[in-house]
Amino acid sequence: MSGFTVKPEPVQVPGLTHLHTGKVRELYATASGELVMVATDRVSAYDWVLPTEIPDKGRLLTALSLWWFERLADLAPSHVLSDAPPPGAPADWKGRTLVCRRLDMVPVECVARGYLTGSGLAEYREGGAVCGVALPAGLEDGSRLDEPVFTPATKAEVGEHDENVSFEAVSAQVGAELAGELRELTLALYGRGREIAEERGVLLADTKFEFGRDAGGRLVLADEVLTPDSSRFWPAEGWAPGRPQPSYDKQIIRDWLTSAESGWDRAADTPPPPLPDEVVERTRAKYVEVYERLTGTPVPFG
Ligand SMILES: C[C@H](c1ccccc1)n1cc(-c2ncnc(N)c2C#N)cn1
Repeated sequence: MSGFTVKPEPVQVPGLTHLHTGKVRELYATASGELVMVATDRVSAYDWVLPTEIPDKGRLLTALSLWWFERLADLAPSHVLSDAPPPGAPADWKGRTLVCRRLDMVPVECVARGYLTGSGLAEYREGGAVCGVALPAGLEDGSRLDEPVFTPATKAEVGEHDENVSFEAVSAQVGAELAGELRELTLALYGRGREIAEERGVLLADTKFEFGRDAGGRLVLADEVLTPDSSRFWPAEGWAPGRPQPSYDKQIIRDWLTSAESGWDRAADTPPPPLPDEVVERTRAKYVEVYERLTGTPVPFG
């Protein structure tokens, strides 16, 4: 089992219909058919949504996503209409709410990898390839790939992992033309993100984009973009292939959860314990650090 220790009860807002509770986000619809994406302060680790929230995580990741949408706009239009919470929304939705165009979502997790780790590394170790793309021999955990690779996945059911699939499988699912567009756009967006992040001493190991099509059939960038929840960001100064790289935002939590101090046994499939205040504070500081290092600006709230 994994997922939620206690499934959260979504906030009900007059005029909004609650559609979906994700691990760390809530999705609503307005009466006029727009979508309202609300980022919470929930955090997940080892496939569990933890019982302790990280203050300001939702606002930090929403602000970062907006910052990236602006810098990707010449490559792909975004679904974002406004960052103003709808009338009647709770005051604490400010800064962590995006009102978005409702799109016809493409059922493919569009992942780009510039470095080998996670499920890509596991697949490579089994067969020397990821999503059917052969890679050179001798790569290790954290190896930089000569060229970024499009490694799509199918969306998993709640509590399951996305399944890596080949480009040919995506072509069979959505058609060869759209599959080609998804690959080209995913790699272009990744390349822009990697370039900007590296200028700031941050390695973008991999990231996941989601796309939808608007009424005109145009591909539109949806969901969140280039946040620590949709991407792996590594501090460049700590990069050393051959071992797991320190995750910018989750390492503190992972290290505590797997330490004797937590008393938690990941293999026992029991919910993780609450986080100590010190782990919460250090993790919040990491989210602030990622935001400020990438954007070059102080966090836009007190
Ligand atoms: C998985 C993700 C989700 C986000 C937030 C909270 C829970 C789930 N989601 C996004 C859509 C979606 N559907 C139609 N148009 C859109 N513009 C979007 C977006 N983004 C459906 N699901």
